Amino acid sequence: MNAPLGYIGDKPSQRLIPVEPIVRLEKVSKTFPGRDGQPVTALREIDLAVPQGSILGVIGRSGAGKSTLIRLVNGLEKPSSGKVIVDGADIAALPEAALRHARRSIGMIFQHFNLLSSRTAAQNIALPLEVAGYDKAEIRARVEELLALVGLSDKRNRYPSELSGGQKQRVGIARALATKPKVLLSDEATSALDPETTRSILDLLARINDELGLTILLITHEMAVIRNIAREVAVIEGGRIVEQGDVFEVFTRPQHEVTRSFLADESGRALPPYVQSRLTPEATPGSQAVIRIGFRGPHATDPVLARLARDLAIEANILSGSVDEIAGRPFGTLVVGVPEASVSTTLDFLNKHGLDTEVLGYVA
Ligand SMILES: Nc1ncnc2c1ncn2[C@@H]1O[C@H](COP(=O)(O)OP(=O)(O)OP(=O)(O)O)[C@@H](O)[C@H]1O
Repeated sequence: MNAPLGYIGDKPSQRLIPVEPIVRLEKVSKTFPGRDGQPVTALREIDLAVPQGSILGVIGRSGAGKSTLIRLVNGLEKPSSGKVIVDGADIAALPEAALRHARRSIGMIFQHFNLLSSRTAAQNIALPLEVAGYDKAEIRARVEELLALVGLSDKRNRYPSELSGGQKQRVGIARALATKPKVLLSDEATSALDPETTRSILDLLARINDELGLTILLITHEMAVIRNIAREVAVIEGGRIVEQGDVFEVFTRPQHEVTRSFLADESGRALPPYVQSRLTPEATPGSQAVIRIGFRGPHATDPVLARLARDLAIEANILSGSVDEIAGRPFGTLVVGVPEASVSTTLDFLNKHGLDTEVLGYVA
């Protein structure tokens, strides 16, 4: 078999030339007719490219336009203007029969799993294969393969009501993969699951991405989902993408207020209530400046406060802090108080050591 154009081998590292993104939105807007005659614009001029083999997360608050975006990608909605290209095809321009065919290369998983309660796990997974007209022997073999992939071979004859939430989502994932799609769309797929089960489902998705090279586009309102699995993130607010890029970059140096608000609850970034309630924007005589310090990559574990005390005799009070991992890279946050008179010396020192700083305010 010939290799696809642009490749000399199977691995991404062997690519000769950049490959077309598998999903591309070009200046996509979507307006719905509102109930009271006032049109509702759900998406405005969205440009988004999902590279083949990547995991791209779209995060946004309720009503930001996430579901509309995903419904445009699988052709359930048509854009009011702009283009949605999936695997080279302009989805909105496809006639019904061609759209049905194109949908086989798009798998989808849902928050509430959407399994048929009258069918067993195996029968749910078999459904898209039956619809696509596979013969019985092919279906049996493929279903077994998929059950093994998601770790549910021993649950093949169980009905959804006999499965846990995590197991139901595994069935949902197996069903979505049945017709060997090129893209998997995930619509809040872990929002109904507890943190531990969420983690195991995200691990499964990461493994599928790695082993099968499947591209994943996921929408979520949960930071934890993005930071655990995505490599690229787009932040959506009011139907616009307000920030977009590498997950580590966006989350360690957020530019937009919405991105900051998603990060505000993260451990180490939140101020203790007793500091928050006393924080003022202006310094007063004898007050302490509250500084947030961000440690990225190799600086994440630097003993910088010890050096501050040793080299400049400035003593900083630690107010909160953590060292965590974002997209597999260490990132530390420390909130400290330093005497107001030492602020500029402290900031110079910290910045010289490659650390990010932000003065949050002052406490008397
Ligand atoms: N079919 C529709 N008719 C009218 N308005 C709609 C329709 N679908 C979505 N909207 C509106 O478009 C905006 C974006 O909705 P959307 O469901 O895409 O947001 P979301 O980010 O997925 O929110 P949530 O997380 O709450 O599901 C909202 O103001 C919503 O009311």
